[in-house]
Amino acid sequence: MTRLEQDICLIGMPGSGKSTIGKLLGQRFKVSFYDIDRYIEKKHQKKVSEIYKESEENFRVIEKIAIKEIINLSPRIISTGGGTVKSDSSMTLLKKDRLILFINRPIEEIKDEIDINRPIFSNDSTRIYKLYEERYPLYKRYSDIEIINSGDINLVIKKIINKVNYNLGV
Ligand SMILES: Nc1ncnc2c1ncn2[C@@H]1O[C@H](COP(=O)(O)OP(=O)(O)OP(=O)(O)O)[C@@H](O)[C@H]1O
Ligand SMILES: O=C(O)C1=C[C@@H](O)[C@@H](O)[C@H](O)C1
Ligand SMILES: [Mg+2]
Repeated sequence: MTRLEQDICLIGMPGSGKSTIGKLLGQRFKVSFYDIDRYIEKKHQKKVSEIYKESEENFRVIEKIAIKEIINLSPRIISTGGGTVKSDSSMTLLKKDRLILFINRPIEEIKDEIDINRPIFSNDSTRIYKLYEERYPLYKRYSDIEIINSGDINLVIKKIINKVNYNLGV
């Protein structure tokens, strides 16, 4: 695949590699890439963790508005926040005309790197297992393809391209 045949949206747990992979895919195909969390931070001049800490409900509203705005910019690749799948209406917007990739990174690997002081983990390193259990069905429900993100990131990118091609019958 020398060009990206289908627009892509990445979903998955916090720290699973959505932003890293989105950026690399954008560079590989020379296409536009938007990260929803970064877009929100730029727009509101505030860390998403701060907005989230004030009120998750309000954060999901802000997130949905950001998704609408990002979609209007027609990016080819979008990476979501870890909890975007909690909003069915946000996912409906993202699923339209986009292939949804579930970036599934082993929790042990996420745990080794992630900042557990994030409000979502409430300073509890075991909370991530519970979160994975709660969200796994949502990641499965909304995704078209699941990608295991473990090991060399360049090989993971190759795996993604092969799977996307296969899915499209290219
Ligand atoms: N296959 C991999 N090998 C090594 N490090 C990886 C791999 N995938 C992701 N990482 C690292 O894991 C960390 C989290 O990745 P990233 O920020 O892309 O995740 P995310 O899903 O966007 O998380 P967030 O919830 O913060 O938005 C980064 O430091 C990234 O370099
Ligand atoms: O998992 C979550 O619910 C979140 C993950 C982050 O990417 C941010 O979108 C925000 O902090 C919420
Ligand atoms: Mg990210």
